[in-house]
Amino acid sequence: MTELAPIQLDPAFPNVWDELQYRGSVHVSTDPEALRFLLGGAPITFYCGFDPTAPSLHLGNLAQLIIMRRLQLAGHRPLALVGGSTGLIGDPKPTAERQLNDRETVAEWVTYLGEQMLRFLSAEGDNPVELVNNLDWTAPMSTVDFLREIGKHFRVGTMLRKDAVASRMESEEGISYAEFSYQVLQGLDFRELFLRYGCIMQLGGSDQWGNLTAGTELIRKAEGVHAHALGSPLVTDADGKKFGKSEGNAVWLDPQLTTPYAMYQFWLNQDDAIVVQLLKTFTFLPSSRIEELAQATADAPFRREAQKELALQATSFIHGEPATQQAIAASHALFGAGDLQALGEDTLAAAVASLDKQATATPDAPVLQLLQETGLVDSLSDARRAIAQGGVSVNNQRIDDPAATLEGRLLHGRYAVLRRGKKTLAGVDAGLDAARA
Ligand SMILES: N[C@@H](Cc1ccc(O)cc1)C(=O)O
Repeated sequence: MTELAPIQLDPAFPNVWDELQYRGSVHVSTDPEALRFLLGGAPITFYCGFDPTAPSLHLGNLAQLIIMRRLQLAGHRPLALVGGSTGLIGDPKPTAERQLNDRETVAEWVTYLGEQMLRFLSAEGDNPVELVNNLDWTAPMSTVDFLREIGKHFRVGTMLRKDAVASRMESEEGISYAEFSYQVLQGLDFRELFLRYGCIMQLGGSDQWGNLTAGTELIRKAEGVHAHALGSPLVTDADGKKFGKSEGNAVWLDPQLTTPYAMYQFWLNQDDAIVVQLLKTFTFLPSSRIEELAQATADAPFRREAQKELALQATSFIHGEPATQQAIAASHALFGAGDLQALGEDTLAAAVASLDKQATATPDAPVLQLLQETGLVDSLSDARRAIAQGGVSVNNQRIDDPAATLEGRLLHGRYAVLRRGKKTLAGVDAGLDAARA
């Protein structure tokens, strides 16, 4: 088993800017030379913001959080902003107007996101993370002040040319005045954080470029200062789709929404074509180790060394080592020689639920029938044959009696993993019916 990489910068890069370049974390920036100089020098204060559009952050946000952490490791001070006000307005998407969420929900999500961000950044030392909420300075501001102090610096022509606004202007639906004004709010945040904390850099996904430069422009006009923006590339999967999002479903950082087991499996199943880039983006492994794993992927892709290392490092960073070790144990128990009985209930439940073939049952259901219900066999006679050949097990115990039931075989009183042959698995949950009865 490989060791967990310490959360530190790669000594091969004395300037964190060069490490960010190596990792492919910079897609666009205000001024690469100035930023290299700035980030290689005395500590600066920078910020990155997230809107409370869901109860949890997701993997796309994690890419930003990791860049924040790297900059923090280089001595710079992160401000983690949660958009208590911007979350009430909605950053325009290129496709359609957002549905407004009610204020109570947004306020609740602000709390969750704040707590979550703090888990990934350090609160220690000379440059501890500080959590800020833009509702604190937006709520007390009057409309007249907003238009006079801030709005006066914005040109409508420039605002209309921002990507998301431009595509919405072309759409039939158009764009509301509220969403159109979003960039002004984000610009106002940057200026406020400049005034309060001397913050001179904002980080965001490359889709945030318009909003980031709204801030640098405002600071230049209102304060006569050159502030900076860094846009990181949007992480995409092997098909070029937004990473960790399938059918509108994200991979969430909250273990209640995406279990550590599912998270571990997600990393483990990544394509050879993108695994090296993912190691760069999502781990603290040094470049020397990443190059080794790139070589291993080229030489012996079937061993999936890079994927295993990625899954271990990334899941541990997100959920900690004990939860990750449980997820690994569950993977071994399902797909290797590991022991199902040793798994904790939550891990086992997540592992069972992850299997493609599923059934719910009563705690005394016949195995024969479950084989058919889960689709492990086509017919009952098929099921009988499989048992007679010694090819069926429940929770890794071979079944010899065709009349066997789940009784006495369930784990944690409700779970069973049915196996046919070596590799075909189905999950059975006998807890739901039992609860109903
Ligand atoms: N607009 C950002 C969130 C954000 C909000 C306010 C800010 O000041 C900065 C960033 C997003 O949608 O991801």
